[in-house]
Amino acid sequence: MSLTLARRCLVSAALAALIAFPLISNSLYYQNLLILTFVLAIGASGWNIMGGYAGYISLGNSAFIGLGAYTTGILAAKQQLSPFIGCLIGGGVCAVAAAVLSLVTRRTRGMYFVIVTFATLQLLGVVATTWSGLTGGSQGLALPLPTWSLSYQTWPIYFPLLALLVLTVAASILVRRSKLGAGLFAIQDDEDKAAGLGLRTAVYKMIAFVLGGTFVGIAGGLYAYYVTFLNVPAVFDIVTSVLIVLSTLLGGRGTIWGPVVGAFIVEPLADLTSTNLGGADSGAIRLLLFGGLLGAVVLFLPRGVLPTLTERWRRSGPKRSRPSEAAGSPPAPTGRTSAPNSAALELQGVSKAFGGIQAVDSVSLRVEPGCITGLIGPNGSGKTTLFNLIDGTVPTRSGRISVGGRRLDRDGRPGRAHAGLARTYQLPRLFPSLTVLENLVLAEPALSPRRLVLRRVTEAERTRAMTVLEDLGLAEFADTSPGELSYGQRKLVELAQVIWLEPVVVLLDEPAAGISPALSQRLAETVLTLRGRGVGILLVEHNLPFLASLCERVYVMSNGAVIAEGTVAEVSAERSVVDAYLGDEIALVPKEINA
Ligand SMILES: Nc1ncnc2c1ncn2[C@@H]1O[C@H](COP(=O)(O)OP(=O)(O)OP(=O)(O)O)[C@@H](O)[C@H]1O
Repeated sequence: MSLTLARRCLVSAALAALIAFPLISNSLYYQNLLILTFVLAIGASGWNIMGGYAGYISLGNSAFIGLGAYTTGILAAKQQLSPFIGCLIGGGVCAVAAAVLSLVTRRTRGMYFVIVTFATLQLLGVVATTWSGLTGGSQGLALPLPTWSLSYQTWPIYFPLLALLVLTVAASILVRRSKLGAGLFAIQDDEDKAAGLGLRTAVYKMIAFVLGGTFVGIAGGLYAYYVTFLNVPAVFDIVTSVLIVLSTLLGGRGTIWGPVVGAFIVEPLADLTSTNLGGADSGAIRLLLFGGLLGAVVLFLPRGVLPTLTERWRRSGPKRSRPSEAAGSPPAPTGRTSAPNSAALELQGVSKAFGGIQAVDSVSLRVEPGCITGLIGPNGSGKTTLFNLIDGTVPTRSGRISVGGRRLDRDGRPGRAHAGLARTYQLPRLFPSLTVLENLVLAEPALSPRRLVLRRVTEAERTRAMTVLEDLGLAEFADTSPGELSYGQRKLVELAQVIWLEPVVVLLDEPAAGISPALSQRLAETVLTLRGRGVGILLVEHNLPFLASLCERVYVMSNGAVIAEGTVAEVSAERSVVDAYLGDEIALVPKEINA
């Protein structure tokens, strides 16, 4: 039986059992346990969209349970609004709160993000306690008691929560399979690179945060009606946040079913401790217990239960062989060009200092459309910093940068990519969570919110991308992970991303370094083809014969400044270039490229 079929059978059987359970069992204890498990599973699945897909670990997600619960509770207690409508409003409040939080934290990553989200949880707890006129403060808030018959006491909460869990998982599946999901995984792998490929990463993160927060908020509202009494320490509880994270990590972060499986393991444990641990210190002991368990999972089961089991299942199946490096022909045509009479790239007086080091000193240069321009200089002369200034990795304080006649030194990285700027790196930076094909089509040549809901790779994209990959000799790797490719092949995939962006100008940072002669030849052919289509290319390369064979003009940098420019023959004859970089023994002699 295939893994997918086995998974479908298991999920259908589990869902049928959960639907049937309250109808055939009178055990209120187990129904209660399942209700709490559903809330935790929704919390974990919601958290997983931001924490598992995008890699932003939050310790404040129980704040959404609290916000949803208090919104529902206040509307029910003070406005006599049905909690079933109130919980939807609670979900809306959480969506707004999540949007605000993602705006506030849009430049916050890693540990700082954890701290900010934890602080938000604490802050909301303090506000809820202090605003006693609305929330009941430390006295708590009582909701109207349910009016339905005792014979089906839990059903009106049980079934909506189960339906909400199904909806949350369905949303996780849709997100994971969409371009939005691919973008979130790319953000987890390398957020800067994703932005350089044109992804508005802040928008991706906001959607993920809002989606997760909304489902958790609705669950919080239903939970409030279930317990009918809210008090701040129980609702805005850090232990709940820890349980949410623990469930996701234990089941498998970034997977669809991991958070649900994790919740079904963790909630019974949590129930056991809350039944057996009493006294004033029980909260602290539970925090220690689950915090310790969280640490143990991170250390000893870092991928979680589901991915570990899936991997074992896969390994027991037939193995795939690793294909060899094949030759290819030129890439598909690019669509964009520079404005008439404009340079593909123009820099005027661009400077950058790091403390006392003047890394780039008032550099001005031009790259014409359909022209390969070299940029050489000794190590530390400022070439990479200049690239970082051009693509916006490092902010520009002085000077002017234009691409295709459009000034863009005040634009963010996605805006520069949309203007036609593309770049490769000294060490190729691909997204290991995505396949080679997904790496390629992730690049966004233009701003298009509609594309977020499309499948990761549409049929039209697959057809076009396969042509690009075939031309680079990479077609057979389309569905493999970039981690399975050689170093040179990864450089070619990065070049394929560049082609996909349909650039006006391309910055190539040491493309030939460390790759085989065969791949180097293919790379050179691809660069020549791009040039033939009117793309301007700025090439940094220490392999001087390779550079000399491709470049019409060369700029030479030393100590952050341009010390010479001209044709290859002109700059190699300049004394300052010989002194600063070439030395007397080396001349810029072109090597032969069979274009
Ligand atoms: N983030 C940074 N903080 C401080 N100094 C930096 C930073 N980035 C670069 N530098 C300094 O700026 C100068 C230029 O470095 P850069 O990496 O741009 O040179 P390069 O010409 O690309 O060198 P290489 O050929 O070795 O890649 C160096 O002195 C470097 O130490």
